Amino acid sequence: MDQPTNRPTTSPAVTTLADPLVNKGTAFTRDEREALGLDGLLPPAVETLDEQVARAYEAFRGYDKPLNRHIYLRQLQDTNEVLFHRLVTEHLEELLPVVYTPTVGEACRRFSEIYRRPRGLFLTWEDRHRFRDILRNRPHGNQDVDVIVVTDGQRILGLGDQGVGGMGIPIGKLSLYTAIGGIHPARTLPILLDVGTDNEDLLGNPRYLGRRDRRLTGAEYDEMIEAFVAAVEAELPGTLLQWEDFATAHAYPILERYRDRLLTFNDDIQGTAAVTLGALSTAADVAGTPLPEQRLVILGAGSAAIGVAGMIRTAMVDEGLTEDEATARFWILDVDGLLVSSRSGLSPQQRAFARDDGEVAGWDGTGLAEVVRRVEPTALIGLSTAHGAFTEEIVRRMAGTCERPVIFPLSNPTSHSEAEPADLTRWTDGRALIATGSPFPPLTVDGHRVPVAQSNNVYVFPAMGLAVTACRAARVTDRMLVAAARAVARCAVRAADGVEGPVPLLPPLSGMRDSAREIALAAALAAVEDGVAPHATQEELREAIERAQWTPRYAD
Ligand SMILES: NC(=O)C1=CN([C@@H]2O[C@H](COP(=O)(O)OP(=O)(O)OC[C@H]3O[C@@H](n4cnc5c(N)ncnc54)[C@H](OP(=O)(O)O)[C@@H]3O)[C@@H](O)[C@H]2O)C=CC1
Ligand SMILES: CC(=O)C(=O)O
Ligand SMILES: [Mg+2]
Repeated sequence: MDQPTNRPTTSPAVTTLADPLVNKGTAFTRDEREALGLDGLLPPAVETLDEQVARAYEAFRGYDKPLNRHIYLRQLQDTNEVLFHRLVTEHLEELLPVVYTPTVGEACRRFSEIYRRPRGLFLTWEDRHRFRDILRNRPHGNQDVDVIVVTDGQRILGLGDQGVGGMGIPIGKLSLYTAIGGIHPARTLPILLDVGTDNEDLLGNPRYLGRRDRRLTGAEYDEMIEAFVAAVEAELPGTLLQWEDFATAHAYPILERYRDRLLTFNDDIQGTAAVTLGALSTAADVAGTPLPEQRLVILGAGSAAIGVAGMIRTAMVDEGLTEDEATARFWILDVDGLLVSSRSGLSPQQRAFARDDGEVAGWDGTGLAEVVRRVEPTALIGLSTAHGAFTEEIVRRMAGTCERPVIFPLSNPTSHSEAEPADLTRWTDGRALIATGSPFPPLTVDGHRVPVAQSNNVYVFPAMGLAVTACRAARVTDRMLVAAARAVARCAVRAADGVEGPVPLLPPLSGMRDSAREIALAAALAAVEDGVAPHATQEELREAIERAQWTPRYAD
């Protein structure tokens, strides 16, 4: 008998079942089974999509460990995209922590061990002259792409360099572009730029699936990025290119280099900023301290923190402060303490927020505890990856000088959060206005069960994808992101209407698809006003957004 070969041996029917975009599994009707040659290849029962969702949900619940649930969902996604996205959409609040932070962090760390099937594209330095050809190899090469999420795996959540394992993040983010924003799954493309890794554990791990080399740096790294961008421009013009989880040293330069050249944004800098401004605006209203009067201490001075500070400063200027007055409302710290002018090695973006050295003369150091003691902040934001950095002493001190302290430990995943919401509530006698980066269980405040707002860029990026797809924007402008932030806050206020007890700082996750349309509309209007999208009225944009938001259901 002939030995098996590398040539495909499957029939067209099996190819249909193996294509997650057309496979309906047990939902193929009898007529479809006959027409497609599927008779006998499926169990006899014909299920509705709802029945499949119920069965898949039971199977999901049958796994105890979050990582196993994640693996199950990824397999479902690779088997039947409509079913996967319907399941995620219907159980968004419960599934978000599994598809996304914190479990996706674990999935990235263990990428090589749990690897099952390919998804997206892996681009390496050696292939840099062939990127355009490789883009044509994309799984749905006959489709245009609306959104690419790309990472080089160097700063995966707060977990550092995960090399090729970083691919879990673009895959996770794009599944939310679809489940929330309604971007058709065939028109999404996750990409991992494998520029090597400096993670010794990965380099020494025989199972590691990435390039077993140190990271490219300097001119070679820049050449790789330029080759990638040029290939995207040539092969997929008009696609939204989202940069994700790049180390800060690369994140800002890349954004600055390309933001005026193509449709692109950095989610960690700009998406995070927009959702945080949204949550802070709601918190400022609740606290009765208008945004321009807030005094903000930010722990962390990486791309996320500086992006957040920049956008809040812009909003303060919109609300009447001068640029200098607004800048003076921020105290930003990194691992070496407060950013002050005399420090060397600060980036231009960090330097813009550095305090005068004279201010700290006589201080007992510039660590967080001392800064909080001296500044008496009204808002404390963590984007530092430093687990537990908001200690009881620091939080109690802050609560001693501020009636409604705004405290946002935003680092991901959960294991890197600067504080636990339950502790913050206890240490402030329930007065803290809290938002976290990863999900936490609800709190009990004054006898009310209060969900913990998740100030995560997931409130923004799916809506941004929907906006630019619907309004055909050519660029992502800062005003589009600020408009998105304002819309996030408006959605929160609307959702709070009639809610008993403490006001939620962000709209409920369960209503994210609806919120995404509102946020997208605000961003699309700003795109038109900024002249980066064709003229359209508000009503036309609203209709375009409704049309563009794909709902997971089977084609007839
Ligand atoms: N909620 C959300 O939507 C988002 C959350 N994040 C989270 O924010 C965190 C930071 O991201 P990003 O800015 O890109 O990462 P970076 O690594 O670029 O920044 C981390 C910053 O925190 C500082 N830092 C590290 N340890 C400490 C410490 N013990 N005390 C004070 N400062 C410290 C670092 O200082 P130094 O440079 O001197 O080491 C650096 O300035 C991550 O955990 C990420 O998951 C990011 C994007 C979105
Ligand atoms: C949420 C996100 O983008 C991050 O933590 O990096
Ligand atoms: Mg990120």
